Amino acid sequence: MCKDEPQQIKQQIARKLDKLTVNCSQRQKLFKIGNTLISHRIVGAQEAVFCTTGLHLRGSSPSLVFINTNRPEKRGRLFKSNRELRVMSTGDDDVFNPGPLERYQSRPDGEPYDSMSLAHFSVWYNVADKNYEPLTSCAQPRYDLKNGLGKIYLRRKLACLRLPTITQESHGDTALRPDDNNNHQNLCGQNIEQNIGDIEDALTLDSISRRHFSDSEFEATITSLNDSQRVPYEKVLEYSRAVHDFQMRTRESMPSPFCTFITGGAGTGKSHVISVIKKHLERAYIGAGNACILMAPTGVAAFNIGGLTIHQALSLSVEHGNSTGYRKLGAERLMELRQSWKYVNTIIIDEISMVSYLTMSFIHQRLTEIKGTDDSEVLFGGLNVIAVGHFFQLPPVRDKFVFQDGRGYNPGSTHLWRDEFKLIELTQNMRQ
Ligand SMILES: Nc1ncnc2c1ncn2[C@@H]1O[C@H](COP(=O)(O)OP(=O)(O)OP(=O)(O)O)[C@@H](O)[C@H]1O
Repeated sequence: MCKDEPQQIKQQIARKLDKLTVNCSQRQKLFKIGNTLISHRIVGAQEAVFCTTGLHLRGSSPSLVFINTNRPEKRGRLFKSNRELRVMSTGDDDVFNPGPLERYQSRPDGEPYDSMSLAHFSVWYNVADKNYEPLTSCAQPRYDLKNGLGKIYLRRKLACLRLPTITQESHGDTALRPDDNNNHQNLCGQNIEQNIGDIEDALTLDSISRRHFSDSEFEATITSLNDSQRVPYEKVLEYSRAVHDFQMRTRESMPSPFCTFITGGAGTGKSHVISVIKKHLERAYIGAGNACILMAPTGVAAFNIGGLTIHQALSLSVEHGNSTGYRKLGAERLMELRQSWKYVNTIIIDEISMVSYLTMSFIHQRLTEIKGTDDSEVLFGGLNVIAVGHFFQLPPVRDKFVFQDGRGYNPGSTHLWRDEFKLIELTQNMRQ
């Protein structure tokens, strides 16, 4: 017993003990007490998660947004800081900090904001730091809230929405729902016309590029890509564009992840394309962390592309040719990796010829663990995988090539390489 228990539990325990025979053992009594506690104790969702998995909800990868959908008279609010209160002018009685409801009311005019529900706004938009000064023109755009409430920006990953428990007492007969525009009049004291029209999809690949990647050096690099090099770049660009459309609600679902194999002879620009894609993803998803992780099977190969070894990046144990079998992560390490992989949507594996099927299956299993996806339904934790290399180069140490039948795990009988990876070949030797 680690916290105050509700009064009824004591009464329940007393009742259960009364029913026991007089000469029953201490062990039986303790058993009854334990059983009553387990079946009657109220445990919150967070506590239950912590007790069963050891994961602190506070440290989980999705951010949490709480919207108080109680009736106005039942909503608690936070006061402004002392410093802010002291500099307030006489007659100004706005002593509370703005919360999600106030920010929602002050969201910018026009689409997509006009037709956006409170829930959508809260899980997709975050408050920008007041002191934030963009260092480059390609930084994540900030949008001004009205009434001087600061700025917001689009999150790279949806936040988790928490609402108060809806009871008859707090809500009466009508429960307020932040995902339904009809109820906004009740919730925010504001009526929002439901005029969700089709937002014109006027964005072209180039306009997205310009919006996020105005850096002239980067644009020059893109222009210099030859025809075959543009194919993998545009594949990634198309994905970024679809994510953007989903965030802007001009697309219904997130795009499906892809697995691509970029190959080509020496000097065709494989490393060059890797660096362009990496730069693109860094610019498209500027925020708290990496969108793209570069990795390679050996330390030297990893160093050459400025990445990590596969084993370092995914905390896998090194096999040295003898399979150690797949080892699951402990709760603490899993939590750390979930934090550091929070924003990653693409992995690039260079020197794929040296990666065995066994390692490939370990990558799939580890990403599944990190992203918490269904092992047989979603491959590689739902991330895009770009494999780069040439099979005329070195094979894996004491193992077969990844496309051959080797040891390893086939999720849902899918061959992780043969069934999934689509080939893109670079054809022009760029080495002068
Ligand atoms: N589009 C391009 N514009 C200008 N230079 C390029 C372009 N693509 C590649 N290069 C240059 O060509 C050379 C070879 O490219 P890179 O090293 O990327 O090829 P690679 O396929 O990785 O070669 P290897 O397999 O031998 O490692 C590099 O000097 C690179 O800077």
